[in-house]
Amino acid sequence: MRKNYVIIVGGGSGTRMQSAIPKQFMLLNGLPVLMHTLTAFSQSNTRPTIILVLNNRLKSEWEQLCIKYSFDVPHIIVEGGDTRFHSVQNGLSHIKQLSEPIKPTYIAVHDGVRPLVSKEIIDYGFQQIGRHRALITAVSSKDSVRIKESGDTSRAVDRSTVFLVQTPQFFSAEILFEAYEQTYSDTFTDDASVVEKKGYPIQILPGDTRNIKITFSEDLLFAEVIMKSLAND
Ligand SMILES: Nc1ccn([C@@H]2O[C@H](COP(=O)(O)OP(=O)(O)OP(=O)(O)O)[C@@H](O)[C@H]2O)c(=O)n1
Ligand SMILES: C[C@](O)(CO)[C@H](O)COP(=O)(O)O
Repeated sequence: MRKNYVIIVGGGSGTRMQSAIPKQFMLLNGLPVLMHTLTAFSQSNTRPTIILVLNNRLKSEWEQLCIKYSFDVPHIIVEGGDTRFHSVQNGLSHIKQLSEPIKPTYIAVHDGVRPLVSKEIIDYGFQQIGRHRALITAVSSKDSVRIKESGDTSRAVDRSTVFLVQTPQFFSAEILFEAYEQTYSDTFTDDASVVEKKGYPIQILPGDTRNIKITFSEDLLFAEVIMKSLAND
């Protein structure tokens, strides 16, 4: 018997998108981005308990959208924080409070604005996390890679040693709880960087180049095209 959760972070303000509508609520193929994301987890075989982190000011708008789109995927809403780190921290505090003392417990953390995550990646990550305690999904660079050096110069690096990190990221609950007790640092760009700071090694699972993060307005167009191609697969 094990317990699985996913914390879906949707507490950001989408400054790079520069849109009046929060990007997590923008329509992708006729449905708000976040609904695609929650649906992917609810349709996985693992079906983790979904904790959705949202800013309080967006909560009632989200509830209206759920009614409008007859969206009935079960989820628990938790208040967002000032940064992604603080939003995840709030999600973890909620899980701690819920805790049924079930062990082992596994927690995935996923960006609400990665709506194209596949059921296969979700299930594979939850399956593999039983053997490793910190697992992330990542893809290789299809471009050549260079590191900036001091001054105007740069240096080529072997791209097989570099990965572009995605979510979901999967963890044993106890190490994620411990890691998120640390004081915030702006080097914490994802959950792996928080857990790594505590000294835990991070394993990499193959991600999917189609699992893009909606960051800029053109990403919604790319996502529409990817969705169409996935539907034709
Ligand atoms: N305080 C924050 C900041 C970010 N996020 C979430 O973390 C994910 C990845 O962040 P990003 O793409 O950077 O989203 P925003 O912070 O909304 O965008 P921007 O950086 O352009 O403002 C998003 O699902 C976002 O909602 C969050 O839950 N709480
Ligand atoms: C967590 C993440 O999506 C992994 O690639 C990424 O680090 C989020 O970065 P952002 O600057 O908050 O968009």
